[in-house]
Amino acid sequence: MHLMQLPREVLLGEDLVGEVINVAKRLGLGSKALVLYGPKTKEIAGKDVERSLAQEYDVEGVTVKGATMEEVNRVLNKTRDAGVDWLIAVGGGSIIDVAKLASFKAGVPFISFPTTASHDGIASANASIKDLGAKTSVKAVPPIAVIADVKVIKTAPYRYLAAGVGDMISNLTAVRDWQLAHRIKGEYYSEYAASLSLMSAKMVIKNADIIRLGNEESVRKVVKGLISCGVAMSIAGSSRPASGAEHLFSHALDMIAPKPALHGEQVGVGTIIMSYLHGLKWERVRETLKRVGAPTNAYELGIDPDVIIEALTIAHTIRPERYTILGKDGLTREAAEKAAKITGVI
Ligand SMILES: NC(=O)C1=CN([C@@H]2O[C@H](COP(=O)(O)OP(=O)(O)OC[C@H]3O[C@@H](n4cnc5c(N)ncnc54)[C@H](OP(=O)(O)O)[C@@H]3O)[C@@H](O)[C@H]2O)C=CC1
Ligand SMILES: O=C(CO)COP(=O)(O)O
Ligand SMILES: [Zn+2]
Repeated sequence: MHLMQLPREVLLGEDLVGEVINVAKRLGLGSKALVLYGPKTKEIAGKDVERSLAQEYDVEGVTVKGATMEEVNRVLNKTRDAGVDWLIAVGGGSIIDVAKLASFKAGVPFISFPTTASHDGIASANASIKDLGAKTSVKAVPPIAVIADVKVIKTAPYRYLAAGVGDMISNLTAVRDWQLAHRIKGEYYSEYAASLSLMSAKMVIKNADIIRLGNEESVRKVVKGLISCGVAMSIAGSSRPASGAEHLFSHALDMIAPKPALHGEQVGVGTIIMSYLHGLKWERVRETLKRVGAPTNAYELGIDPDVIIEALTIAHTIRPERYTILGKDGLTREAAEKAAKITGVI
């Protein structure tokens, strides 16, 4: 059996803080709610959501400090101890992922209220959590609803929107890796999920100039694409359609870089290199990232070229069960250096 779980409601519009109560009522959510936010997103929209909900719900807030198992367990204990009926995550990918995994473990629903359009975990069913070693996603549940307030998301620096483009354009190489694994390893492959995922990548290539404007239309375009990526992952039953070798490179950077860049920025640069390795038109990927103002090289990522090379050579070790263009043995230092130089990444 193949179970596909999807959000029941997706709201995209302006001034949606007050809509949270209506969504909760329509979905018949219980009386005790827990609002998760980060130190910054508490001020951006978290407190407003909490205040609005307090009119009709018994509500508590919790500040989450990153996507770690420690934070998931802290939220989980709070949820169980206080008899919380549902969660709402007001924040970036990290806060949403903590809510996603805690809600899955507690068996209660959660609402996703994104404050950035920088990642495709907004509506997905998997959570990327750091636990001891690398951070790769584990199965959880999708949000019962997504409430994407364009005005709130627009408060984020433009850089976040450009990162969202990076996370979507990565589907080009992620799907290629998936096809490779299907042919070489006989891995399950869903043509439907792959097509949906590729559609988001093609849409950002087509709409790069509109996205670059950084206005409300740009936010809407990026958010819709990111939600579609989440749906593609739910159909696939894993992050396969949206995460291949370019993501392994980003996960490696998260492990070894003194100051990693945004997830979407790193996977965007990874996509340039992996497109080159796949024999795809890597120049087109770089051109799109340039057009939207996303980083395309080590300097713009703020990461030392040596760290980039090191990440390329260890990327294949991070999730060995997920076959990619990097193969079983990964890239040699020479091959990594050559690929990064040819593509202008270093
Ligand atoms: N589960 C999935 O399918 C996927 C998960 N991911 C994960 O998502 C994470 C990346 O998400 P991303 O959103 O890029 O980064 P983070 O959630 O880590 O947020 C980065 C920073 O941005 C701040 N921030 C959030 N919203 C705003 C805003 N409106 N204005 C100003 N600052 C803001 C956060 O504040 P604060 O400190 O308050 O939190 C935080 O300091 C990674 O952990 C990645 O692995 C990515 C793709 C898919
Ligand atoms: O970031 C993701 C998809 O964009 C999730 O990827 P991982 O499964 O590699 O964590
Ligand atoms: Zn991603």
